[in-house]
Amino acid sequence: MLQYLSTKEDREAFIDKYDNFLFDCDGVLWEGTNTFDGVAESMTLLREKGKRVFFVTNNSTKSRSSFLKKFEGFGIKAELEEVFSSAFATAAYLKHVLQFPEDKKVYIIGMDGIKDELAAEGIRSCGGEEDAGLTDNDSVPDDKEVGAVVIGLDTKVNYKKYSKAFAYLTRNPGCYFIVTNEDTTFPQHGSFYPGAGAIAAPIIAALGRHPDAVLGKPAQNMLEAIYAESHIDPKKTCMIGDRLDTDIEFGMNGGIDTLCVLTGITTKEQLLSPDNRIRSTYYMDSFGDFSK
Ligand SMILES: O=C(O)[C@H](O)[C@H](O)COP(=O)(O)O
Ligand SMILES: [Mg+2]
Repeated sequence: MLQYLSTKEDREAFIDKYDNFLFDCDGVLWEGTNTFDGVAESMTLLREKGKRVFFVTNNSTKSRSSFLKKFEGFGIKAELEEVFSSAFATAAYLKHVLQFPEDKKVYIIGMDGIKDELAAEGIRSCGGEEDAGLTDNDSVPDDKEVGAVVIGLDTKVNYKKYSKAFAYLTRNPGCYFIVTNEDTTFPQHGSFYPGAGAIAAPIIAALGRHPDAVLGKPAQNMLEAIYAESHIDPKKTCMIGDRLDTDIEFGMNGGIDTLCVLTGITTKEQLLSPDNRIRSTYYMDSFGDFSK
C-alpha cells in the first residue's frame, strides 16, 4: 500500500527501517546544476546514523570520478565505490559479458562519461564529443574496426553522428547496438528535456530494430553489481528515485522497497492515478524534507 511520508515521525520511522539506501541522482539529489533544499543535510543525517549509501544513476554523461566532483560541489559525501552509472555498467557489460575483442572499438553517440568508462576497462572508442561539431553530409567511409555502437544522452548530437552509427550497425557484421539507458526525458532548468531514450530513438527507427542491450534502470545490472560488491540485505534496502519506469521499476524488479520523490519526473497525479501500474512503497515531496 503506497504510504505518503508526511510527518517527521513518518520520516524517522522510514530511515530506521533500512540499513542501505540506493539513490537516483537527476531529479532526486539535483536538477542539472541545482540541488534541492535540504538534500546535503538529509544525506549527512543518513551517514551520521551509519546507513550505507549508493548512487545509481542512468546518466551516462559523466564518469564516476566526474560525478564525485558534482557530489562534492553540492556538499554530498560520496566515495567512488558507492557510485554506479549506466556508462560504468555499459563498460563492464562490454568487457565482462560480451568479452569485447581487443582489435575492435566502440563508436559513441554520447558524452565523455561513456568514453572515460570504456577507457577504464581498456576498451578503445571513437566519436562522442570528438564528433560534436560535424556539420557535413559527406559519405561515411567504412570502418571495420567498429564492433559496437553505444548511445547515451548526447547534448551535442548531430546528423553526422547518426549517419556514422547507422553505417557501422548496418555494414559491420555482428556490430552490437547498445543503449546506456532509455529515459525519454530528464529534468533541468525547471523543465524537461529529451533524455537518452530520445537520443537513441532515431537509430531504432532507421534500423527497424531495438538495441541488443540497455544497461540502465530498470535493468538489474547495477543492482547486481552492488550486491556482488557489498552483500547488502535486500530486505533492509530502499531505492529512492523520481522516475517510475526506471527507478521504481528497478527497485520492484530487484525485490527492494522504493520511495518515489516528486522533485523530478513523476507528479503526484501520475503516481496516484488508477492507471499507474508502478506503485512505489512510499512517496514524499522531496528527499530534502528528511532534514526538516
Ligand atoms: O539520460 C537521461 O535522460 C538522464 O541521464 C536521466 O536523467 C537519467 O539520470 P538519473 O535520473 O537516473 O540520475
Ligand atoms: Mg532521476
